[in-house]
Amino acid sequence: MIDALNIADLSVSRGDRRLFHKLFLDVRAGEAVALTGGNGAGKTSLLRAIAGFIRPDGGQIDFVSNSVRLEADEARRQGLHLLGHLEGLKPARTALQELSFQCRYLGGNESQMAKAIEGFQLAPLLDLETRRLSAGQRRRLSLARLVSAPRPLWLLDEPLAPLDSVWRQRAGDQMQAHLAAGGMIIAAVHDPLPFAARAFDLGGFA
Ligand SMILES: Nc1ncnc2c1ncn2[C@@H]1O[C@H](COP(=O)(O)OP(=O)(O)OP(=O)(O)O)[C@@H](O)[C@H]1O
Repeated sequence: MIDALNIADLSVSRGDRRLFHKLFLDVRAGEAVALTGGNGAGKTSLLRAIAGFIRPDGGQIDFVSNSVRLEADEARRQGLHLLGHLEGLKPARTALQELSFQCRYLGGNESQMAKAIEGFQLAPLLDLETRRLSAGQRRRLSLARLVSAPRPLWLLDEPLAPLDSVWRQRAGDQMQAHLAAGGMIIAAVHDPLPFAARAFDLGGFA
């Protein structure tokens, strides 16, 4: 189980543009990082680099357990969730089909799925095809997938953006529960998170 993420000397480019250079960021079990920066600063790119979808120009991204560096591909396969803007919900699946498929695929079990349904109050939505859900309901379903198949590191791209004020707080409570259980969160945000998080700014404001 990953209990620390150590990023050192990281450089990432997209196209011809160097987004950041010599970036250092350490996250430990129980910690949340609020990743800020202007549009195009590279927040999504950093999350995708940590998840292994973008190859950095240089530097290290180390996943650690009990002070031992893990094999990165394996750590990524079993130890993290990446929730992006595109939630990857299949439009013709019902919310229940989507949640149970993801739960099974990602290694969750029945009781974790029940906890996710309760935590995000999805019971009234379970029979609806995901294409019929509102943006906020879709996001609740997407966040529930994280709870249904627990993994220590959550990489979240503007996770609360489509949620109303009540659901921002409730989703924040779920994230806090994840931290209290020893999880880690790095969330790209434009607005403050509703719980304590260390700010890490990529700059880039015009
Ligand atoms: N596949 C790609 N090819 C070339 N450039 C890309 C690619 N993906 C992203 N970029 C560029 O990389 C830069 C950083 O994008 P990124 O999505 O990481 O920013 P961001 O900080 O998440 O922005 P926002 O706050 O607008 O979501 C942008 O200038 C973007 O145009």
